[in-house]
Amino acid sequence: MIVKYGGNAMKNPQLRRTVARELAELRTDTELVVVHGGGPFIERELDLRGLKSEFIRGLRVTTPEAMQVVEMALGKVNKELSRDIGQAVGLMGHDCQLIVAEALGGELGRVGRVVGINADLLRTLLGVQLTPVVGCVGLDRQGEALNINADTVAGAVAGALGQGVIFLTDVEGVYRAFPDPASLAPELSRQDAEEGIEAGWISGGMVPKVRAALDALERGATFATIASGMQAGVVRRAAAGQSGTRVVP
Ligand SMILES: Nc1ncnc2c1ncn2[C@@H]1O[C@H](COP(=O)(O)OP(=O)(O)O)[C@@H](O)[C@H]1O
Ligand SMILES: CC(=O)N[C@@H](CCC(=O)OP(=O)(O)O)C(=O)O
Repeated sequence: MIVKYGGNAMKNPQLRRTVARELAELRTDTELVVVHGGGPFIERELDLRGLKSEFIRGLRVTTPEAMQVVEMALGKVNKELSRDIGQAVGLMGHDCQLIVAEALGGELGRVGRVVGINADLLRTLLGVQLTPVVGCVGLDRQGEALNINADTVAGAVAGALGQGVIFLTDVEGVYRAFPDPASLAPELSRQDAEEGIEAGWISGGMVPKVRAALDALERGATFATIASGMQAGVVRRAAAGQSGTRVVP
């Protein structure tokens, strides 16, 4: 299965080690690909350089200068996560054309969408019991880096491999009346998702996540679940449909 990890659920170092331990345990009996973001780390490195972040529809406007910072910040997250999971190989779009991307254009600058995933590379690593850990930078046809939302990359990887995907985040799933946890939706259909985005009860970072889940299902993923990365033991429960919000076509 594919596990996407990022955002606020990654900020606390102790929690990060707990999640890494859980992923290390999971990989012993499950073919696992980890896709990660690292928005808070990117933000910090940009801040240190006096570079401001602006978001359009949940995507970070990325100048060529900011792109270099994104690559550096995500590279560090990638290697630390690989180290903590163990028997893992840290990769980004640069490696063996893992993530081929295309610029979205307009004001977003160096922001891309996925046009190809080197699924053979991932299968080869899985075939020798290694866990690919994938950072969300793609390369365009000219070999230049593009910043891609990590949920989008996870959805594309799940589709390319035809496996299930779990998006770990800082909430338990999709709430129908955010932030009331009693309103957690165990299941969310495409129609619900579109209504929620339109009506605004699905907003901010939850929009690309829900869209990535739907996109993954469309591309052939076997399931797509949004669940909490803030509690131990969630990944296996989410995979079994016992935790989080399962997005259905
Ligand atoms: N209906 C909703 N249910 C749950 N969270 C929501 C909802 N609408 C918006 N959100 C927001 O989406 C956030 C998760 O997205 P994001 O911050 O991008 O996560 P990550 O960084 O883990 O990818 C939640 O923390 C919450 O603030
Ligand atoms: C284009 C775009 O917005 N890219 C994201 C990539 C990192 C990411 O998605 O990280 P999280 O999963 O931690 O949010 C960004 O620059 O923040």
